[in-house]
Order: sequence, then structure tokens, then C-alpha cells
Amino acid sequence: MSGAGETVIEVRDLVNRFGSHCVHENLDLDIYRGEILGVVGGSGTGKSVLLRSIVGLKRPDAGSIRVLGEDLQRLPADERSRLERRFGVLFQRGALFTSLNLQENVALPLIEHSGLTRADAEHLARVKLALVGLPPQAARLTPDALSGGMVKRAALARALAMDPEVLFLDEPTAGLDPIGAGAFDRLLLTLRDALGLSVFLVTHDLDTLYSTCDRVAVLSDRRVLVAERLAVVEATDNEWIRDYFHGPRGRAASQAAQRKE
Ligand SMILES: Nc1ncnc2c1ncn2[C@@H]1O[C@H](COP(=O)(O)OP(=O)(O)OP(=O)(O)O)[C@@H](O)[C@H]1O
Repeated sequence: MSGAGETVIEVRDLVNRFGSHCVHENLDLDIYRGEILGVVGGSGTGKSVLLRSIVGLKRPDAGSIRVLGEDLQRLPADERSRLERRFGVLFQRGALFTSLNLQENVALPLIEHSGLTRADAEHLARVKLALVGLPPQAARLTPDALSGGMVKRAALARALAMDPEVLFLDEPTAGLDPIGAGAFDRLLLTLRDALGLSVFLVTHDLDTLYSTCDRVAVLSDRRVLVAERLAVVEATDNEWIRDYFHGPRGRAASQAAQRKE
């Protein structure tokens, strides 16, 4: 990764409410080009709402969000859609169309946004499916014929369809067995390095945090408590951080990561 260089996402004074329930209050966060930023926090602390705000699916109640130097909320529709093509999103449940096979699923954004013919889009889709490690024969299968790990890879291929600069992943390893999850983590690192992606990664998976993330942002009490390298986050004096990082699962993940170094 490039270190704390160019900021690709800048969130300032973000406020998000649902009725009287305030999820974010004056939340600040930066994401730097080329880094994998892990976003963690207790259930309901607003990780997914933050992701949805940044990609423009939830209009904030206050504050500003600049993505690749532009404020999505202030852009006219055509420029906004141009900017949205520069990021890819993998939602928590994969969100593939069950009636379409994988190459059709991945080709869809290419046909919609790039004006490619169906044949060219499906050709490119097969390249993207290979990029995420799926075998050629998977291209003609529908999602219900695939394992959980293959569905995640296919959803990742679709998120990468438009060659995004920023990738948003919402719990990509949830529901995968440890071997599948480890393989997905390695794929993410390879793709980040090969494609120069910046990654916003919401996860509960401690192994993923230790094996992939350059920095980790902890959401707590409606804001970002700390966004730092893991060593700094682990040493932060906070009850949730202590329970999460220094509990049995956190210690095991940390030791496993140290053994790999
Ligand atoms: N559309 C909505 N309408 C009302 N409340 C919502 C909506 N979306 C999210 N919330 C609330 O916002 C809070 C944060 O939700 P969010 O899904 O971002 O949490 P999270 O940190 O991602 O949780 P988890 O780790 O369990 O996935 C929750 O209390 C949730 O109920």
C-alpha cells in the first residue's frame, strides 16, 4: 500500500438518523489510496449504514462525504453516475440475480454502463470471473449451483466489472468456512496489489483483519473511536476493543498472523 498519502474518501461531521435513533454523530473518517481499511464495531454500530452513505445509497442527515475528490450529493445526476462507476460494491448477501448465470450477472453492469454488446460484455465477464479464481465452466452456472465461496467470488467479479478504483466489501467472508475465508483474504490482497485498489472492508472476521488490513477503524458510540494500524488499535483503552481483540478469538487470530510473518 502507498501509506497515508492521497485521501480517496473523506467523511466529515457525518450525521445519520432513523427517526429519533441517531446512528452516526459527527463521524470523521479518511481512506487512503491503496490501503485496505477494515471497519469493525459491535452489532448495530452503523458499519453498513456508513458504507451505504459513502456509496450514495443513504442520504446523510448532515456532514460531507467526498469520494475521489467529489461530493456525491452535490453532483448532477450524470456526473454522479460517472463517479459511481469508479467504485465497486459487494453487499453482505452477494446480491447476484438468481435467474442469471454468472457471466450474465457480471456482464450486466458492463452492458448498462459501458454500452458494450452482449457478446463483448460476456467475454469481459469471463475474464473477470477468471480474475477472481473461478474456473471457466462456472460462467454458465446460476448462483444456486455454487458453493458459498464461489458466490462470494462471483459477486466480487461483478463488483470489479467496471474496473473500480475503490472497492466496498460488506462482510465478504461471512458464512464461509475458515479455508474458504482464508482463500478469499489472499485473493483480496492479490487483487489490491495487482489492481491498485483502495478497499473499505466491513468485517467481523478477526483473521481477515489480521491478514489483510493496513488500518482498522473502530466504530463506537456513534463515531470512529480510532482508525489506525492494528497495533495501535489493540492498545487503545476501550472496553469493546479489549473484549474483541484480547478475547480468546482475538488472541488466536493475532498469534496466527504472527506465525505467518
Ligand atoms: N433502513 C433503516 N431503517 C431504520 N433503521 C435502520 C435502517 N438501516 C439501519 N438501521 C439501524 O441503524 C443501526 C446501524 O445499522 P447497521 O446495519 O449499519 O449496523 P452494523 O454495524 O452494520 O451491524 P451488524 O454488524 O450487525 O451488521 C441499527 O440500529 C439498525 O437497526
